[in-house]
Amino acid sequence: QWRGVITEYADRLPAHVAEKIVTLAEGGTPLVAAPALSQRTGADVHVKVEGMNPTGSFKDRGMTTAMSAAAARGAQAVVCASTGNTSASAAAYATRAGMVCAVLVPDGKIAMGKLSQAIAHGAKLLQVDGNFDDCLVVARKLAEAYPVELVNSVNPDRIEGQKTAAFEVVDALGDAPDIHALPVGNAGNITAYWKGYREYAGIATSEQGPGAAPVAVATRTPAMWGFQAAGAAPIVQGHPVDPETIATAIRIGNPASWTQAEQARDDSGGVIEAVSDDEILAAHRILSAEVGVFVEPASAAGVAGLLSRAERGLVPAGARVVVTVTGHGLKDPQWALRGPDGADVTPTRVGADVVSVADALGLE
Ligand SMILES: Cc1ncc(COP(=O)(O)O)c(/C=C/C(=O)C(=O)O)c1O
Repeated sequence: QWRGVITEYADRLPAHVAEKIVTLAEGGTPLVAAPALSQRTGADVHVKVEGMNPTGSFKDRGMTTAMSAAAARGAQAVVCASTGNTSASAAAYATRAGMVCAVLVPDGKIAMGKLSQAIAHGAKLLQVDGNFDDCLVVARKLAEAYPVELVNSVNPDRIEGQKTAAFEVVDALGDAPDIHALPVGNAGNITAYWKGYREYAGIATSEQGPGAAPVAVATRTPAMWGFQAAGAAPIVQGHPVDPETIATAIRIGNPASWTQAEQARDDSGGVIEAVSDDEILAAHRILSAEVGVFVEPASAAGVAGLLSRAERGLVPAGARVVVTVTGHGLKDPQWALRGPDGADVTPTRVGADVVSVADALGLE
């Protein structure tokens, strides 16, 4: 039985997150081969399916560590700004910890599935008149001025928990891949993966302290390929932007982990590029229709970027590639009901008799 990332990787996490473990047995998610993507790119592609976490996104990895640390400090209340998945996760883990959870979300820009999760878990949900970046500024000020702990990915305990995904990839493959692709919004996840890959390759990261080189499992580290939505690509453009994309999870104009993301890109010999909403939706459909994995649009940004680079001849033949898909499709199911031409897909209606059904299925 998988016991959650704090227990499974205790020797690679700071001691203070293990004093009072708050867990929903997060982590241990599938790493599935994706032949359809391998054929399209000429590489050997696996997909890390993070929608299979307890609240349906990768955020649970960082929430178990952040909430456990808060519980150990005797916190009674937590706050987060969120485009949706962080709030869903914070609400669930706060429930486990018996804490009050305040969430600040951009007014009208949160997917229904995530909204219902935060409400279901009893979070105090405030729709802020502004975008995610405005919500994060307010959440940080709230945590400074009041007895409320901030659980956004500016909290280093979030990064500690999220780095375990890199450990799982190496444990599953036997070594690090050549390339790791993923979406980039607030840039906590690309930061966390790069930290995890370095530590698993025996490289001490700043938080380890001098000389405390971790035990190596991997023989190498991958190139990190991060992808932003074209309408929300501050790192690509080199300045904050007023974000606009249908991929509301990554509709972020001023990422909190901006410099760390650039460090991951540069130190790993990787890239951070932009993909259009159309490319994101096309990748979203390929994942559903050809790989069998249902994700919310933002989750497909890494696949969109990989396909785009393959079209430009930038994916080395036979390269071992892992792409993280970050959130389950049920978070934002409306997109699956919209065909490639943008028209809504309506289910066929038939009479309750076998002849009508056989006819509708073209078996007649
Ligand atoms: C499905 C999905 N895919 C990718 C990202 C980007 O990860 P980061 O680059 O670490 O921010 C998010 C982020 C969501 C929030 O930031 C939030 O929930 O507040 C996401 O939900």
